[in-house]
Amino acid sequence: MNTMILNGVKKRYGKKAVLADISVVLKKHRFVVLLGENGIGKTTLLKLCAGLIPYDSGEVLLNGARTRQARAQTSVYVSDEVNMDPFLTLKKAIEVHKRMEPSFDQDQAIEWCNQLALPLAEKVTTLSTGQRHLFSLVLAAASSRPIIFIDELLANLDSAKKEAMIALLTDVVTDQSRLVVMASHAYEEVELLADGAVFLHEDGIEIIEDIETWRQQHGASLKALFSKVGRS
Ligand SMILES: Nc1ncnc2c1ncn2[C@@H]1O[C@H](COP(=O)(O)OP(=O)(O)OP(=O)(O)O)[C@@H](O)[C@H]1O
Repeated sequence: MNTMILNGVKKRYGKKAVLADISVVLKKHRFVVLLGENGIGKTTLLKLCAGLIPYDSGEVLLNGARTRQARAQTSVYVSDEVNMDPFLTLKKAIEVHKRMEPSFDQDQAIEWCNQLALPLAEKVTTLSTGQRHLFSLVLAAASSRPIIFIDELLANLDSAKKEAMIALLTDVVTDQSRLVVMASHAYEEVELLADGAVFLHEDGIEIIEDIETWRQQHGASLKALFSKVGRS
């Protein structure tokens, strides 16, 4: 299984402390949903884990990788930010990924695009926002990196795109070699996929190791849990 360990991580933007002494150990999960109210620091947490931004103190380990560069090579971060040349066709963008990462699964990426009706011959710039989010997820899923951080991609998708994205995520989660950590406010959509949950709130962090057991014990959904713990 993949591991994500944070020990006493602190992060400030200027004078503003965003993450204060965050510690988390994820060792047995495949899909962890990261919850918390707007502005609490979910994006910051995902980006610093993925090595995209620095943190001030503490330590972050992804499968034992400690340095920013090593963590960036162990993980992929997907968000609504465009991180590809918008004037490439989807097919070309896939080829570029294959060149940059030889173990990238080009055939699988093309198959997913076909399944999701993403137009391989069109330029990235012609995609709708929802299609672009789906394509970003396809590129992340076809990467061989074991840990995928997803930052709220389900927002603003119509129900067909949402279903397509959940289907793709289900494919990724079924592959037991992956750990997906996804920040989302769409609890209902990801509830069935998630085997763990992490709540960020003003007083720190709370981990639900096993959502299924929690549900049985409390007879409540993730949404109920969030309203209780996360003050949504
Ligand atoms: N580059 C930055 N410079 C200064 N402040 C920042 C920067 N990025 C984020 N912040 C601040 O840090 C806090 C946490 O932001 P972050 O985007 O991590 O929260 P979030 O939980 O992902 O929010 P949301 O649910 O709205 O996406 C916010 O107050 C935000 O304004």
